[in-house]
Amino acid sequence: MNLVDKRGLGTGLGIAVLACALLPLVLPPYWIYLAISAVISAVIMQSFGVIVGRAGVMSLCQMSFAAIGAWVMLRLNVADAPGGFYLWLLLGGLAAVPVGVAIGLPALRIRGVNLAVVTFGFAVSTDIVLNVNPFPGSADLTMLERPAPFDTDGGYFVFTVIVFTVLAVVLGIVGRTRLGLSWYELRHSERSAAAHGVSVARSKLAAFAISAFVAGIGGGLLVGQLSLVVPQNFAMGQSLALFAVAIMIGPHHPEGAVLGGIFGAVMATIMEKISLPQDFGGVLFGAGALLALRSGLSQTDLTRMRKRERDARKILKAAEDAPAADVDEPPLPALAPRAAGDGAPVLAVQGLTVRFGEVVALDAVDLTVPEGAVVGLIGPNGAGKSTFIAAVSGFVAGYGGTVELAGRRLDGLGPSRRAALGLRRTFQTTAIAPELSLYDYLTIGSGRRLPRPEADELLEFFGCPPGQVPVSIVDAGTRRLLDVAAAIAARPKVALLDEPAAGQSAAESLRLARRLAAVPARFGVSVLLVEHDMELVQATCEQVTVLDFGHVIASGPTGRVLEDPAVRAAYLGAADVPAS
Ligand SMILES: Nc1ncnc2c1ncn2[C@@H]1O[C@H](COP(=O)(O)OP(=O)(O)OP(=O)(O)O)[C@@H](O)[C@H]1O
Repeated sequence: MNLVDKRGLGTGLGIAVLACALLPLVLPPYWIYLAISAVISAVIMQSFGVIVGRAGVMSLCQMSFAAIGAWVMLRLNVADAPGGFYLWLLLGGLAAVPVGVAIGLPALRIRGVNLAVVTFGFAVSTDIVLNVNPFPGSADLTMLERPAPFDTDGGYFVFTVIVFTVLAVVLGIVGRTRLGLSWYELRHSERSAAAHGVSVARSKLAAFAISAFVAGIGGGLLVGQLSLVVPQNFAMGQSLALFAVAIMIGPHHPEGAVLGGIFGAVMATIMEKISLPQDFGGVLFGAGALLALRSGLSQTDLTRMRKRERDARKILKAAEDAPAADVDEPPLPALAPRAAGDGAPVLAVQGLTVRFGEVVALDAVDLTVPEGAVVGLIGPNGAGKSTFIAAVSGFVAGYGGTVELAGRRLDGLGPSRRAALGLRRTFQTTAIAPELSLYDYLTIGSGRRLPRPEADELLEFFGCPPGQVPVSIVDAGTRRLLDVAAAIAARPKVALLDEPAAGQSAAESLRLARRLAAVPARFGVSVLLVEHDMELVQATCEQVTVLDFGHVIASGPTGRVLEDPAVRAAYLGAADVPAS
């Protein structure tokens, strides 16, 4: 499992070693002090990187977590607790974790601006508490002493760089795990994350916990720099300014955290040197944050994505230029209808009823998917097909009827639990994080890092570009296919596919039909296919159910159902249904 970008890691470590060796020697003392501030800001930026940059959660209270780290460090210093500086630093970070989780709990129900208000409220409360209760040691000026060999300013700079680097490596590794990749997915679409079996609650709380820990470490480092801190060091205005920098720059990448740290720490000095008002820096950050919010991507995301896109275009060009290999097109299987009892039902839905206020979207719908089959669900717009998929996959709370997967009742379970039990779905509109590569997306979808040959085979099977290609340069039709590949990659018992052929040309649709028909035999996955493309349905599904206004109006072998005059005339429009 390759969890680390080795070239990036080598460059980063090289720069860190060079900075540690040279800067303390060449910089005057004031600039060393500023350099320490910049690295500590960069550490705090890393905490923004986890919660804001990766998980996309509007947290405005990271400096409050830093204050907790600082408070614990000073309290242990005053108590002359055993363990010393390094252990106290770690304990300060750990002390911020439960608070981070507590602040994260509302994030399970609210998001966006409302969540920003909650976190801002916490930042304000922390401000008030700190102003009333000074930091331990302030009254009698009990200073914290730095440990040797990091007791000089130059030495302490080296120590902060080491801490930053260790955090960058660990966060980089976490970022490549399924948890880290799931944060990207949360940022773009919580429902997609849930459909991939990601526990949205656990993933968000983990992001809050880790970001609080990192911020707590940042607060502890600040105590080491200043020996004693005051509430103004953690004022809520600081959280706001750093939040704006984080949105603008993207501190979830190490270079973004470093840049953000430098901006955060030395902007005031730079403004003073070029004779501009101090607030001008804040205005610049705010404007940059607004631009980044509009595009949805930070500066480092954009820079990295452009590079990946350039590399990907070269790969695509090379693939185009290569002599066409013989494509192993599976023939369309003859779709003989199964005899009753052939293929035990793997998905059994009975009496499914969904109401949206006065609208009865589904009324006592029965549908069965036999093991090893591709079953169609068709009907005109608004018939209830997507609602059926949503209810079966756990996205509709409070439906009537029962849903059973391989004999197990799923009613009452949430979408991620159903996904984990082997029921995957795709969406009509995909919301895949554009900064991910196709390989990354398969990792999220399958819940494991697929061996390269397996991932390559899946992508090729569904007609997707090579796995290194970023999602950002993939068109909408191909994103749907990628979504299907990710669902199948998990090897679920049943995949519910919502209009996978939308956006495909007629030839691509036919190719997809061959692929889908081969899915049960090749991957051991039974399929329920919602489609408007009747040729695809005819070519793929042995059984089909027709819905209209939430009612089943026909069900049975595809050929027979599509020939049903009532189905042709009333619901499909005779012109849409090719004569068989
Ligand atoms: N969240 C919702 N709130 C209220 N009504 C809804 C909601 N979702 C769906 N509906 C209604 O339920 C009915 C079924 O909609 P659904 O999207 O399931 O149809 P569909 O067959 O998937 O249509 P299409 O082929 O256009 O995707 C429609 O009348 C729709 O307006």
